[in-house]
Amino acid sequence: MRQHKIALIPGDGIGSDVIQAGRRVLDALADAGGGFAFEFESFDWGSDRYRRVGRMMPEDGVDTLRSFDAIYFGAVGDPQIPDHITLWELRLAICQGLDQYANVRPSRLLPNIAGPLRPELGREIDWVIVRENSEGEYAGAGGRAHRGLPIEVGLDVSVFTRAGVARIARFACELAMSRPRRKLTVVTKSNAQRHGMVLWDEVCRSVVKDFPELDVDWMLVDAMTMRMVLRPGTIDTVLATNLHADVLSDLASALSGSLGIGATGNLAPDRGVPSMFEPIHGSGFDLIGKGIANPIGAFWTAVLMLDHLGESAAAARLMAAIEQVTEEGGVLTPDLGGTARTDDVTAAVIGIIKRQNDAELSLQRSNA
Ligand SMILES: NC(=O)c1ccc[n+]([C@@H]2O[C@H](COP(=O)([O-])OP(=O)(O)OC[C@H]3O[C@@H](n4cnc5c(N)ncnc54)[C@H](O)[C@@H]3O)[C@@H](O)[C@H]2O)c1
Ligand SMILES: O=C(O)C[C@@H](O)C(=O)O
Ligand SMILES: [K+]
Ligand SMILES: [Mn+2]
Repeated sequence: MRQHKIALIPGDGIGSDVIQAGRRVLDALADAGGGFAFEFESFDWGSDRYRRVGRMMPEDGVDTLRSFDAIYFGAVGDPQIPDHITLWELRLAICQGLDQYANVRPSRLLPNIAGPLRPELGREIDWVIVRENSEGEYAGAGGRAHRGLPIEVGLDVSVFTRAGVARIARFACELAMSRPRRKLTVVTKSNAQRHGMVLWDEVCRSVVKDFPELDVDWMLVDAMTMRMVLRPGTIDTVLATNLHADVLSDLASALSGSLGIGATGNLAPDRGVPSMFEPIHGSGFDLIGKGIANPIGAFWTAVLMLDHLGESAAAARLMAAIEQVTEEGGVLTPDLGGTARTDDVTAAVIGIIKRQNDAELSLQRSNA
């Protein structure tokens, strides 16, 4: 029996609703006899802990995570605590602390989901956005001075390094080459940002030379939003900076029907440390306590995690169950136009996994 040791960090708001739902789905997959089991350990890190003890996670939190095979994360963010504190002390502390430099965000219109684009355009969405996840606009360099005075100043300095750009560019090229269309769009803003973004361009240009079979094009980020809306079928794999990809991936998720669908892996490609998997959405202030958060983003995230753990059969089985639920259309949360609750969608996915397992078992019995 293969054992996977998973750290659960539900975090804040709807993060804990969807991670609880995801855990139930993962347990159902393990019970369905795929030859693996999960050992979950749950951490109460987040804003309630911050209120109690003044820290989002313990000082040695990142080290505690090192012994796990993967981290399954919900969201951070609390209406009463400044967003930059919650984000920097939890999500960014983990991603940067473990150097999970490659953030991967797939998007596609799931069966029978309308999305806001005309149907023939919506159907063309099949993208994976690669977000640089360790530096750029999120380097944290900067400061404040002369607080409260008329001469007050606030600085956020983007940091692009040759090593940081080269490794994410190589990662994106390899990922694009593994997909049928072998197509990469590099997103930039080097017309306005004339130092770091120009280095980004130069390093990306030199890395893509090592992939002669890759079809590469370049877009300024503003025009990229236009292309995603008007010509979605011309896009496959996208490489963008930390901030640009953050923005583009919310757009991608919305164009696929809802922010509640988008999934992410924060990958440490060198495999010495765990990667962290989370839905792309936040803690959903407007949905806290309502029980109607869409869990599909967290389920799709679980698919990415299963693939990463080498459980590709279970990953495919879960993706098929998600697609069957959207295809049938009767059990969808309000963001997708339905009236179902988080628990209903979870029960529907688990029901499909169980029925599929029962059917396989009875087939095995009748063959024996
Ligand atoms: N990685 C993260 O943990 C992460 C990501 C984004 C935002 N945040 C934080 O979350 C807080 C709220 O930020 P925000 O409002 O900009 O983003 P958000 O993703 O929480 O919500 C934006 C909108 O999308 C909807 N939405 C999000 N997830 C949904 C789901 N699963 N089902 C249905 N609808 C869903 C919300 O109801 C809301 O209307 C902030 O503190 C922010 O910093 C954290
Ligand atoms: O930008 C962030 O890191 C927070 C959030 O918007 C996310 O996409 O994870
Ligand atoms: K999240
Ligand atoms: Mn985001």
